[in-house]
Amino acid sequence: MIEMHDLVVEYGHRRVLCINNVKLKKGEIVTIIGQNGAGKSTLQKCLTGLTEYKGAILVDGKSLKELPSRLRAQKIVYLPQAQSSPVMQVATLVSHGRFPYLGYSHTLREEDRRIVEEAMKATHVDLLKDRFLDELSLGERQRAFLAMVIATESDYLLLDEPATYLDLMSQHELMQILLSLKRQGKGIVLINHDLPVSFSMSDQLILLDHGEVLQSGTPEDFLAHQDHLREVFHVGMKKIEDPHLLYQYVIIQ
Ligand SMILES: Nc1ncnc2c1ncn2[C@@H]1O[C@H](COP(=O)(O)OP(=O)(O)OP(=O)(O)O)[C@@H](O)[C@H]1O
Repeated sequence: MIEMHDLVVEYGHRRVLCINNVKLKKGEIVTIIGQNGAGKSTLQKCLTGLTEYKGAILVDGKSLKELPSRLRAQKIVYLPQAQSSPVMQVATLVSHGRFPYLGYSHTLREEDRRIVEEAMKATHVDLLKDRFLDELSLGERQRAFLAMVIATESDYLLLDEPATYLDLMSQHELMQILLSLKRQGKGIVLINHDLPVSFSMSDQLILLDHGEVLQSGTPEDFLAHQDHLREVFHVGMKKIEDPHLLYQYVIIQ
């Protein structure tokens, strides 16, 4: 479990995140929702140690700040919203996901090669494995980065708008992959602006507003208490029980 206690992030004198008590469990998908600038990415960056913070973050009972970097990388992987595109082939990028488990020479073992191949198959970049990243479409590149994330086999996956650039079918496939990783016991922390997808996929939602948790709970909790949702997004949500619908939740006026 990841626990955050009295977490505060300030840029200069500006406080952008102030969170009292949030828990993220393994085997759950938690989606952080909120307007632009609400502090969603800052929250994820704190969990990777990329941002200075006050307060405590515990990962499986141990302080994040005291975890050796290699162990931290085995536990938590972070895919930011926009990645630079290093000049390398897809297979090389995906193999970087195994670095936290390898010695300084970064020589892949048989087992690592198998994991890399499987990760590439899962996101359908196996046929692109010899292509260079800067020659790929944005969606193909995003799928390559997702394969790298999967190859880490980390306990917690922090993904900032991972469906960006993906076509409709690839978005749906990504959600199925995330559900399957959750069933394997991974803790998944998403940022997603698509409310119907977020409500349909998530075990828990965290609504951030001006850096503070305005509401948290299950999608059903949010459905039952929609005041904050309406305050922030000026819309409500409705659940429709129809097996033909891809996502059971829809936005209403
Ligand atoms: N490096 C930085 N220096 C100063 N202010 C920053 C920095 N990074 C983020 N901020 C500010 O912190 C606040 C929260 O930013 P953050 O990126 O966490 O928002 P977000 O909820 O992820 O937004 P979006 O949905 O637009 O991605 C914003 O007001 C932003 O301008």
